[in-house]
Amino acid sequence: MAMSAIRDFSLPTPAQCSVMDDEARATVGIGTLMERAGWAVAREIRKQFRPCRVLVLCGPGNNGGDGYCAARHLERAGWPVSVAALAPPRPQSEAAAAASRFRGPHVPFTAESARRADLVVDAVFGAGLSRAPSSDVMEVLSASRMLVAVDMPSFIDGTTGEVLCDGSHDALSGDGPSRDGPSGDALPDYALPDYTLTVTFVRPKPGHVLPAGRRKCGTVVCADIGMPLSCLEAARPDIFLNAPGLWHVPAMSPEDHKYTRGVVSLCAGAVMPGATRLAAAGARASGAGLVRISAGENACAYRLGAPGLVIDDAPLATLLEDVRRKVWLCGPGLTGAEVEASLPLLLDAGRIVLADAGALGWAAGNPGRLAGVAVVTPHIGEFTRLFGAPGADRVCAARRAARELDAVVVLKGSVSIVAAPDGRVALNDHASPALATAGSGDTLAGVIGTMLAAGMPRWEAACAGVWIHGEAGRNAGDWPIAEDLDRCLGAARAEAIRRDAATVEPGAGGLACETQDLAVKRPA
Ligand SMILES: NC(=O)C1=CN([C@@H]2O[C@H](COP(=O)(O)OP(=O)(O)OC[C@H]3O[C@@H](n4cnc5c(N)ncnc54)[C@H](O)[C@@H]3O)[C@@H](O)[C@H]2O)[C@H](O)CC1
Ligand SMILES: [K+]
Repeated sequence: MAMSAIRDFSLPTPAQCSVMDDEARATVGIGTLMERAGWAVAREIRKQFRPCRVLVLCGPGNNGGDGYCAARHLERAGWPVSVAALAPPRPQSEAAAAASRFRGPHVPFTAESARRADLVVDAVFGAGLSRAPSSDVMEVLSASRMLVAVDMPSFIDGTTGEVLCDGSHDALSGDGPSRDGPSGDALPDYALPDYTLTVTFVRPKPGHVLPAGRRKCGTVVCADIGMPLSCLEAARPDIFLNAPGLWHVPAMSPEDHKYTRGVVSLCAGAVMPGATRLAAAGARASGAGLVRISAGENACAYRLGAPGLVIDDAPLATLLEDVRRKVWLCGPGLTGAEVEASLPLLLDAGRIVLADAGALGWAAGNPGRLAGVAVVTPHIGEFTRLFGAPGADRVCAARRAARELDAVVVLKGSVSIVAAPDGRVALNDHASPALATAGSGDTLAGVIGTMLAAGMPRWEAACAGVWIHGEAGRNAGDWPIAEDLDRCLGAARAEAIRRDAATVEPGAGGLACETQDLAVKRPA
């Protein structure tokens, strides 16, 4: 992966952060980074809140160390600060050194202490969170009126974004505890707290972007603490935030003709023409040079549609003689029988195929039927029927599926996951709940088809398609229907090109997170 992509878009997992820390130990030193991390937390708090009574909850590791440093900096700024330690730091550790420099009051690690504070800073566990925190920790956190997390809320898994809570794993992965677990077990007597602010360092982590972490973190600010880029590189991050610059969408050029822009072809069926037409419209509106529908004996029905579409009635085998028609969508609007009659022909002819909808249903329980396709775009139900239930770690499941199928897997959701067979994953949070409407997935298939037809490699094409579709959804007004997305897709593509061009190459090779747009805002 290019160094600029690692610098600007990577989302290192906690395991990769620990590799980064090992590298940093030999260069800048953890003590220095901890000091800067604590200072950054104090600075953000001073920026976003008025002076008030602060309680800093410190765990035994380096997350706690950051907390002691933040406490000292806030105290120096004249804020009333006390610290409650869950457990003392390991003797001779950097965290112990940081703890010894805080000379302010210590109070017991209790819910009562938390209730007395106006603002509670959670520096209990960060990247080192290895299991569900005890109910004692959870009770103190949930007694807090206002919470700021150091690096990550202490009950969010930084890799998966999942809520880790005693005995209530899956039941609590949503917005808060339901009263009964899956087996009817009584759940703990606390509500999962929401955070106002999370201050993380170097780069955001997958858990800041994925649900439920995303909902719990509040505003996420990523602070530059002077981590050398070489340390981040050594950690070999392979999960990225999906945004322009991670990929490059071709712009318009004076030399363009419709075949350089690219041809998108679609297989059409007899009974669900709407889905095929929505996918075709999405392909056209996102800039395909030419969109053709292969409708066979159903051609008449499709000829009543948009005048810019070309409707073919020749047999598919004949159409495949035209080598300019490289990219095909197969699945939107098709029955299993129609997929069976078309997909094998497309694959035998070596075409770049995006399989969606009917094609995914046709291969349910037998994903090998899709061998040879370039991209699949399942929602969670289709994914489960194809590859089995993904479990809590959807990134891992999507990556495994991509490797097994040797195809790019776009697992669609509020945060869509785009996984490549080589292990790269992009997380797309650039979307809108407005996209959760019938037909929106057909439009997405069309947009990705256009990116493939423009000559983009398949993972980049899928990432770009997902982002452009998300951007259109954000601009399509209130309660849009799928057709409304089309009028926003051209501007969305132009915005992707504009933002990509605006990506500045910093000469120093540093990780200047704060100067870039890395704040992941809480969804409205
Ligand atoms: N990478 C960076 O940029 C820097 C990050 N910093 C901060 O360091 C923490 C990670 O520190 P680490 O010591 O590795 O882990 P933690 O402090 O999160 O916790 C480790 C500690 O806690 C125990 N533990 C874990 N889970 C539980 C649990 N559920 N119950 C009880 N005990 C638990 C574990 O066994 C360890 O003893 C990172 O988040 C940043 O905040 C540095 O400041 C340097 C730069
Ligand atoms: K924390």
